[in-house]
Amino acid sequence: MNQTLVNRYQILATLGQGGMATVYRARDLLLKRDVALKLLRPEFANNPSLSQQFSAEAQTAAQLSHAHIARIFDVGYDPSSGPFFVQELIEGQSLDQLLPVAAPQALTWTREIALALAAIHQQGYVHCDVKPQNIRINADGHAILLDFGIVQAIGTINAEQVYGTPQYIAPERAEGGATTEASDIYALGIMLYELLTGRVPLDGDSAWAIVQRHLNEGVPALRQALPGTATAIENLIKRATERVPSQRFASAQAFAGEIESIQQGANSATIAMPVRQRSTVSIHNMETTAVRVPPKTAALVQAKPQPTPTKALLANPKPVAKKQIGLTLAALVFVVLVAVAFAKLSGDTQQPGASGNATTVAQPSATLVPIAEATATIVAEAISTQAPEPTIASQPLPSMPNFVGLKRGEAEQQARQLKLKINFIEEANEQAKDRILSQEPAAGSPIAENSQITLVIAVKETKKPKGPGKGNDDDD
Ligand SMILES: Nc1ncnc2c1ncn2[C@@H]1O[C@H](COP(=O)(O)OP(=O)(O)OP(=O)(O)O)[C@@H](O)[C@H]1O
Repeated sequence: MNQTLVNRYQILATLGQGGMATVYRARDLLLKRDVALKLLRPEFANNPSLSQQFSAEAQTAAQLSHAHIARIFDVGYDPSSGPFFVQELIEGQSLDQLLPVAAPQALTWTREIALALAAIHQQGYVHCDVKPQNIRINADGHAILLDFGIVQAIGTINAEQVYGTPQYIAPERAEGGATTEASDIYALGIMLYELLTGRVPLDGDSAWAIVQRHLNEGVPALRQALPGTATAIENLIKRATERVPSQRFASAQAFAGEIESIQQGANSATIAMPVRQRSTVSIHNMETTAVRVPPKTAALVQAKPQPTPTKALLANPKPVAKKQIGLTLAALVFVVLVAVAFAKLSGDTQQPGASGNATTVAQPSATLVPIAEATATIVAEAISTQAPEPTIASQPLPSMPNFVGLKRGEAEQQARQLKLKINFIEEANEQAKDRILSQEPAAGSPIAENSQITLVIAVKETKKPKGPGKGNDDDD
């Protein structure tokens, strides 16, 4: 693609595709810097309600100024391409591509996002879609929060439907209660669990099933997934994901403060924990999608995927394929528009033939459509006629864990569990001594038994070059 919007932003490459927009790397020809340009997908450009929703995202994000929130530089409309906004380009990786991560790193990134949320809450908003897929780790290793597409004002009551991602949605939101800061705190607690274990605590075969688990089961203790877990971290997640909002941290700032005190009080032994490998993740293929449920019914139904990508997008495959299979849990979850009448359910809202009780609700014949279409009936209908029924990823591939940041012993232990042979390459780096600096194949790559992995490990000083391609080490 070679196109310049409003004679200023030259499109350089596609960074990714969301439900409503495509994000490009672009060159700001005026200020001579690269930026991220988010362009409403052409099929939605003539839809006033979606265009409005899109510019609302930019306007909300523009009000927020924080070290851990991507900055908005410009908003515009290009006659041939449609509405767009320009954002700070966050080089680096999406957080969902880095899972699982070692505890000290997971705490640091969670704290940074807690601070970003505190800033959002201070402005009177709730983010409503905190998840690794919406966070990027910049070149300096800091977490930056993105995607303000479904931000709501604090206290919003969604009478009929709720936007969110089922794996992270707080029970009170699913029940139609007011959306408050506590809902973001809950999602962040889920995210911390996921960072540490490589998988979300509550998953299922449908949005409906997942939300039901959040409502009825509660988040399981971290220790069940990670035996030997530090009590302080287990308690942190427990507190953030309490079923009753008032029992969670009183604010995102308090959540951040608690993390900080764990970090300050703990030596690395206290917070070092085994990291679960991702091969056990059992998830189904859910992309950014929305559930639309008729008012006064209380259920979630079968998902339909996003519209068939345009030719240009096929050149840049859908997020799941692009981001390495098995690597990106969050790329596989989907944003849902959840029915919120759970709490209000009574006989008249139950579907005929349902064997529902207070917590078991029939699944009505509502439609799931991409999030953008949730507000655009015509588009939604067009899509529902094109889109095939959802497929469930039948065989999650075992995938390579992230070894970066682990100590040699931890890496060896994980590799043993996965029957991986390690080839260590030493690199002089006294500061990071005994930690893994990089790995090949990358985290998330599919692995087979007895595969080999090359780990670059920091040592005080290299003795003699080892491993392929290291004949002449030029350490930096
Ligand atoms: N400022 C940015 N800098 C670098 N990459 C970005 C930036 N904003 C978004 N991206 C990347 O572009 C891709 C699409 O982002 P976007 O927020 O539109 O979609 P999404 O979060 O996948 O979907 P949705 O908005 O439907 O939830 C993601 O991979 C995201 O990491």
